[in-house]
Amino acid sequence: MLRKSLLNIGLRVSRQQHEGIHRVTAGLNPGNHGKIHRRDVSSTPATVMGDNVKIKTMDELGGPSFMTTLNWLFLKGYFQTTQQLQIEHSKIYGPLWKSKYGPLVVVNVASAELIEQVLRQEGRLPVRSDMPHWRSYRELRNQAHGPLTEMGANWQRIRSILNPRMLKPKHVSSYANTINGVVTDFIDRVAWLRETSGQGVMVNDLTGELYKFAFEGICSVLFETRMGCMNNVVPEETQKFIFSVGEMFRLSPMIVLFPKAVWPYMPFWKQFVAAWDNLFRVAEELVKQKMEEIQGKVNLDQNVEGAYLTHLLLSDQMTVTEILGSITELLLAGVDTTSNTISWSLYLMAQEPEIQEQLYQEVISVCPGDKVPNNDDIAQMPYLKAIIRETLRLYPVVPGNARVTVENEIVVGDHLFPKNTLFHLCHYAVSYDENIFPDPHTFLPQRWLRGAEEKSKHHPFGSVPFGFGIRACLGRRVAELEMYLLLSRLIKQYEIRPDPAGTTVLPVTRTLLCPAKPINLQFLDRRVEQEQPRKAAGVSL
Ligand code: HEM
Repeated sequence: MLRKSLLNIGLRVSRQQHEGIHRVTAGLNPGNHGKIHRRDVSSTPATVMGDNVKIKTMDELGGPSFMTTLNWLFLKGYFQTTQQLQIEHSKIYGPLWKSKYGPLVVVNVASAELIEQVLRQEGRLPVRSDMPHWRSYRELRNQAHGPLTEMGANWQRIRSILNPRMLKPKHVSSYANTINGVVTDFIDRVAWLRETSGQGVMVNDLTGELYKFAFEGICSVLFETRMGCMNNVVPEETQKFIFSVGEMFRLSPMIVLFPKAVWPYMPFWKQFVAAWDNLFRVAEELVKQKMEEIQGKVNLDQNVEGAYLTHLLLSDQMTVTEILGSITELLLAGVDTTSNTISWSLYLMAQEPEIQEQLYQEVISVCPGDKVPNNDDIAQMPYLKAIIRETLRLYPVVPGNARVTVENEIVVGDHLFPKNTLFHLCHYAVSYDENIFPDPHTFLPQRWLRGAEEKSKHHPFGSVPFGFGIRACLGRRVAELEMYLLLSRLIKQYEIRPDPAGTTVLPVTRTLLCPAKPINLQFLDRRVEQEQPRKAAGVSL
């Protein structure tokens, strides 16, 4: 078995070394930090090091006890900033350490090389984590799993059905017009917010506003229906869904701290179940409406065609319960992710007028006058893409991802891990590794531009915001399209400036990385305010 796992990662091991369990990894030495690139692990034959390096077991791996972890989380106050805890613990324990999180034993991985090793050995049917709390809800209510929570062959089947219309460029580009309609509504809402509650210039709680944009965006793609999320009066169902996504993510890390047997007695669990009930209920209502719409057309002998959900319902590849499980998960994955990322990118650009100006120049050179950017235009905006890339490095919406090695025991660094080890991939810590990203705390979109000297140094696993391999983000292409279209049009119309109150907003982790408090920014209409700077009451420009 050991031999099998070594061969899996392309290692050459002599019989003597194997039998003596003496070996070391193929260029997998954590000391090589920042220098090994993709091909080193996958295709270059291994360098077998001397007998003096001994493979270690998982038991020999160091790390904090559960009590120490609790101390960090609750006495030192890192429960809400576990992204920062990745950095603190990697300083103490190095790039690989073991910790206990309630009943879970977790192996933390905080270097690009070691993350690469884990991901390249994820197997044919990768498992992110078994997500016992998310899965328990589905068992409790007899609901189906979607792509986020399903595992094994059924996960593969679901992905093979959902992938084409979410990831194939030809399908994704067909959503551009729909999404542009949602962007238009958001821009109108910005104008309305400035006038009604922003003293003519401010947009307060931008992230809250962007949740509505993201929900409307993903609904418009999945259901081809507009929800009216950006109307002056936001529909109650929309607000409930958005609130429940936030609640579910907020409560998740608390629940898994406790053994499953006590969940039914915890108030958190009841709130968690209530949040999932809301998510499934709203999704069910939307699926039902679509089914009725299709039935109505069939009754009238009309042609039934449509994009995402219509296709799923008509193609007969999934049961309605399965469709509901998948649609619910797509909706919830599509709200906080894009909205937090757009919020951070605007927050960062507000502080960097030169970067913002460079983006503005790029956008107006590709889309002069009133031209609205479309898919082809976006392809000509490398700086726009670099801004999103750099935003996701500084604020990776999934600050820590996971993998469970369900197929084999694997070697990572100089340790051998048994089957079913849960690895926590500390992407946030690696994003700030100065060996990979010099000047890591600075917002430097140019480091992602082709030909930039900086770029050539990046380890390919230094920043992997959408994950890796066949289990990577299903919504990536749609998310990127939403973010590019919105950001390009916002910057074309508005100059963004910081909150005059000088508020600094830090990130917190509630499963996802979110702003700890509302982001408020000034939106100056370029067509008006740049010619006649206006001084709104109490707001200094
Ligand atoms: C900025 C936007 C987004 C980011 C950074 C992001 C990031 C991620 C990451 C890191 C994963 C885990 C991948 C892995 O384990 O390798 C993931 C999974 C997933 N994402 Fe996204 N995501 C974003 C937007 C979206 C959107 C808009 C949707 C829905 C349309 C979506 C749907 C999903 C789903 C369904 C999965 C689970 C895939 C699976 O397990 O097979 N994501 N995302």
